[in-house]
Amino acid sequence: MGTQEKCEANHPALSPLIFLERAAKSCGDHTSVIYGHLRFTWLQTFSRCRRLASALLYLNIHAGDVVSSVAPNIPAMYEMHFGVPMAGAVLNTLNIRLNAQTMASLLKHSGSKLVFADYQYLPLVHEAISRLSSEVSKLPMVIVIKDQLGQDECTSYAELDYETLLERGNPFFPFYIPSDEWETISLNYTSGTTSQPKGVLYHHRGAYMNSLMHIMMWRMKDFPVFLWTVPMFHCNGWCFTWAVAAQGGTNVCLRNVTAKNVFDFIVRHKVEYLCGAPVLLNMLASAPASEVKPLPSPVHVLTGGAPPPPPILSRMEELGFDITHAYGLTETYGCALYCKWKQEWNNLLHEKRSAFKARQGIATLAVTEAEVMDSSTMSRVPQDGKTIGEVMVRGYAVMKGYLNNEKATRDAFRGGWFHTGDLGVMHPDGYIQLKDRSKDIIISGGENISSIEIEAVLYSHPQVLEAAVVARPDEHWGETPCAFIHLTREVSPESIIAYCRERLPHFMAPRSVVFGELPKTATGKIQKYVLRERAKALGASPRAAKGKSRL
Ligand SMILES: Nc1ncnc2c1ncn2[C@@H]1O[C@H](COP(=O)(O)OP(=O)(O)OP(=O)(O)O)[C@@H](O)[C@H]1O
Repeated sequence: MGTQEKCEANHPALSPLIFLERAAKSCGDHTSVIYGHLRFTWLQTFSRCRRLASALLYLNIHAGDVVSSVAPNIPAMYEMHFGVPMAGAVLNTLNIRLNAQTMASLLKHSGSKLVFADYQYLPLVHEAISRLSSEVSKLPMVIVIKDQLGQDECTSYAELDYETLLERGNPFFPFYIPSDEWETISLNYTSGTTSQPKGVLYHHRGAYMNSLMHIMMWRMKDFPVFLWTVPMFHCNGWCFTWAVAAQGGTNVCLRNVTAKNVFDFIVRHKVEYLCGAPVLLNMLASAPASEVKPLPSPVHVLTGGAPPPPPILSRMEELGFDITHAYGLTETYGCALYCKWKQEWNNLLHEKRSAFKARQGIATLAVTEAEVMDSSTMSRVPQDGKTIGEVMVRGYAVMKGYLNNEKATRDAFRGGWFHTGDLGVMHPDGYIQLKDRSKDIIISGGENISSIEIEAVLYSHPQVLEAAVVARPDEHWGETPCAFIHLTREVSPESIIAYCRERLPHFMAPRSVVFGELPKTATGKIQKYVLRERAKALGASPRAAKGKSRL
């Protein structure tokens, strides 16, 4: 075969930055971004991102520097996904719902040099930076993003603003493309559901692969109209920031995600695609009739981030949404598994279809392997849909590692697999189903009880808006399930328990029920560790009356 060598002609670095230039060339006049009355074309977005990249160099931001943003889904936030890495810098999108203390510690941990702050979140950023002032020698510079719709024109800011910065930039800037696809494109912090958020480093290659994966696995058409309901700050909008550009699509930006806004925008902009955690689905499925609008054409919804209860999937399908379920972590660029739909499931009854759809699925095209393994022996569990093991993946869209945390990185990659910390089973058809996070599984009398299965039953109760089940210490069984429920209308705890006992093996039904609103993380996930503390504070549930069996 002779000797062949990798060269620029046959082996350029994979990077999603090329999607933008391509969109500008192939569909430059097509609408790239919509926000209120604002409209941009792909040519304009390309030139604005080049301006941003060149202006960053002017501000002394260089290759490898971290640039943070604190902003909702607005055009500037979209542009940063290209403009910041086009300067060779690393984009760090921070969750807008963090408190000032956590934000300060993440800014410190990331070594951020500059923060783009949306005007609404500027006070939060100021507070975070003031907390940082005693801890770091050089504080990050702040650039304010004024309301791009011009509603805050009267307010004056001490900081330089985003649009003025762009005006100083060069629209023809010869932007940076990495020579090595392993270079870092972004830094994303995990949601902090189980512990302190960890800083996850993404490479250009993974971002490129996962973007193309979504287009293929979700069968995104050319020029898709995509509504931004998933936060761009979460895993770079699950990589759709880059994927929409690859398809020359239209990004419909939305500052406040409410059911009314989502239905209005779907109708107004003929939205075809949107993503979100089950909490978004729940919001749409339980919206008052006055806010719900009939869908003008099919709307494809990709959901993930937490287990979607089958009853919510059913309700969404009744409204006409076409739901695809995916699973993943910040460490896997968002999605690592897709519940790839099989034609033969179309003919099943609604309930059965939703049960299939609630399974997490098979490896995406950007993940080479996904398995359920015994983490102590690193052997695969039997494909029986029953034996529980840890979900592990390896592939192109797995993080580089955690920032400044070699131990956690080594732990996460031990044995040549990425350990997700989630427990699941492998079904005979090769589909993975999650049972719990390893920290959430309830062990009662030596048996594993999946809180996800109990929650699925609770969500089918007509008066349950949200539910989460955690372990409560038990004098006899060690732990028993305790359900925390947010109701739509008053019902008794006994009737909830009876409802579960009719649908689950007796030992799986909750022994205790607590009503009230559920605590959530900044990404909208239910904070089970808070509920576990509350369940613990209830004290050990007393021994059941003598002679009462669990079965
Ligand atoms: N489709 C899904 N079904 C069930 N659980 C899911 C699904 N998608 C994601 N998850 C859960 O979300 C987790 C990944 O969440 P993310 O990366 O946002 O941070 P986190 O794990 O919640 O936070 P931290 O790692 O800081 O505790 C997965 O490990 C899994 O437990």
